[in-house]
Amino acid sequence: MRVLVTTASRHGGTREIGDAVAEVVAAAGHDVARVDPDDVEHVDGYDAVVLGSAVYAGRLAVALRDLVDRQTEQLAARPVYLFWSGPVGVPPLPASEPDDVRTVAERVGARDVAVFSGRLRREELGLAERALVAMIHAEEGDFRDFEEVEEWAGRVARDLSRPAPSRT
Ligand SMILES: Cc1cc2nc3c(=O)[nH]c(=O)nc-3n(C[C@H](O)[C@H](O)[C@H](O)COP(=O)(O)O)c2cc1C
Repeated sequence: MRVLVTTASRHGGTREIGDAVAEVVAAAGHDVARVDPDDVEHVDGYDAVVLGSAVYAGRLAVALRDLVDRQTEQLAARPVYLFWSGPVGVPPLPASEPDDVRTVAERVGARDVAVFSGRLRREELGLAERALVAMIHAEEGDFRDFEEVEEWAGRVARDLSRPAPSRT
């Protein structure tokens, strides 16, 4: 299957999660394309799509939401898997889900939704971002668990390899 893996990421942490997902799906024999959400004009050329996004201030990244707005029907017409990455620290906080993740998942009919812990490097943040991060008491560090990511990606790849149900 031709699979698009597209990830919205300001500081690269979520992009690297997307790279890990893409690697696993490609190793399972699928033809994987990595394209930034802003550069995805349409998804017609793909059999399935993995959408990934970092979370900022309780919402999925704008680039991901814009892509879903532009391509809602086309996304809903093919298998879509959604992951988001944001919570930092041990235990990962905030524990609450982004406000819009359920809506986005429903709009595209996501087959599965996963959350992965994120990475926060204060030196990469602008002033406004630093203030926001201080407000939510987010802990600095890399809390991404690539084993967990690869397990999920393996499940996605297997799901895509399953024969389509016959229409009788
Ligand atoms: C300004 C700012 C706001 C954030 N707000 C949230 C939030 O509301 N919920 C959350 O789970 N993570 C939040 N995070 C944590 C990020 O989602 C996390 O650091 C993520 O790994 C960043 O991904 P990126 O490197 O792809 O930008 C925030 C980070 C920043 C910089």
